[in-house]
Amino acid sequence: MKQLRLDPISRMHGEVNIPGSKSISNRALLLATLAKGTTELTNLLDSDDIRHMLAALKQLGVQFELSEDKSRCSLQGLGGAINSNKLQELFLGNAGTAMRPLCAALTLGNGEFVLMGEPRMEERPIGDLVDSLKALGADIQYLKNPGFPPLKIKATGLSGGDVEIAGNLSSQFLTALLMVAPLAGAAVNIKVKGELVSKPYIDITLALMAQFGVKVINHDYQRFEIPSGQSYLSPGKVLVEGDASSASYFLAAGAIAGGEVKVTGVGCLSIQGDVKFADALAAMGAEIEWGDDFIIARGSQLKGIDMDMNHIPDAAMTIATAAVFAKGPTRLSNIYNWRIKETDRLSAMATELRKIGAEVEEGEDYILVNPPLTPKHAAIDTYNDHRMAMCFSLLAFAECGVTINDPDCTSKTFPDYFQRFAALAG
Ligand SMILES: O=C(O)C1=C[C@@H](OP(=O)(O)O)[C@@H](O)[C@H](O)C1
Ligand SMILES: C=C(OP(=O)(O)O)C(=O)O
Repeated sequence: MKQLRLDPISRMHGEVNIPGSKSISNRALLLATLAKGTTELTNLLDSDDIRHMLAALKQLGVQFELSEDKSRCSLQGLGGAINSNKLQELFLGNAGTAMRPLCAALTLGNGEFVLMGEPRMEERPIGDLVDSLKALGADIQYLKNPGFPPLKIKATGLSGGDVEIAGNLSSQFLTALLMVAPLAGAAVNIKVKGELVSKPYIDITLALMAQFGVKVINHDYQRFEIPSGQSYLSPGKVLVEGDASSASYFLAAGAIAGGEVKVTGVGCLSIQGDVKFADALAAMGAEIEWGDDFIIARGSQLKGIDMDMNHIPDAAMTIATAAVFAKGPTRLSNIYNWRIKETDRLSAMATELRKIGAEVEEGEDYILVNPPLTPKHAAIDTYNDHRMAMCFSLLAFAECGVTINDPDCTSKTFPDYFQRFAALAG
């Protein structure tokens, strides 16, 4: 296994232009496919999750051209559902933003589709989405374990009507249902059951749907009405914002070891909820400056916080490792769904923080981090989870440095993360 030793870094300073948002890239690619007209996407992310979406679309016959650096894509929309006259077996890695939305989208047309993924994808639930799609007439079978991929879809189109969707495990189920609803046979009324987690991701979905010309009436995230007779129309150009979750590591670096670190490509005009990470850092005492499309973090002594992190589950992981450099304990709550992501992130985070000497309490849906007096060097296991690798890079600001096992797992969303991180050091 490859290991990356990060020697102690005493100061971070400079500017980094953050690669495109994973969440926006994969939504925009799918909506561009369903839309009428050609869409020119710029600042598209080039990472595993997007490669899986693009490979699936290509296999399904969608025509697109990528620039050499893969950041620009010109995609010819189908002007409606995806059809296939032969069985299509699609491999989607561990990309939730490909698996869940494609599962819904492929029920819209005609054809047979198998959706499969990495072993971890087979442990990530999809049953709540499948139940809702079945209630709208979809034929979906589980090929291994009920409630989990791999799946087989026999598509003949979706009817409309009233449908419920569980909100308590993943917002991606609601996102997937919303994106297909305009192309169902009749108006769709969605009722969200239970607490809706990761709510700001629904705003990304609604913003993209609006950009592609579709109307959704949002009744306070509890009910959504999607009128019938709508279709997606390409807006022509889509600029993908920088990824706010990816920005979190650099902002935390600035807060812990700035100097100042400026991230560009995301700012206060962003449609991504994860920009609120900067507010959490500010609550820890960091000095934050906002621009329309940039955020600056300057170094200061951080203090521990006690915060509900349900709205920013991905960036919240960065707070867990930044907490090592804060005075006093940090408690991050309402994050049960860390357990069903790339790995069980509550367990992984607790295990690895203990290795560097933190005292950690792992609850069913919270984590409490007591920073060590002096962090110890450790080889951090990353569990094939890009965010574990990126979060623990912050331990380079401890006098002992850190070793990251399997650093290349950042390829899920940020293939050249460690080069970009090193470029700001010193
Ligand atoms: O819709 C999206 O783009 C995402 C939603 C979130 O997942 P959950 O809704 O499962 O929390 C987030 O963790 C994931 O990285 C991306
Ligand atoms: C949870 C994540 O990914 P996914 O889109 O596969 O759910 C993530 O990127 O942190």
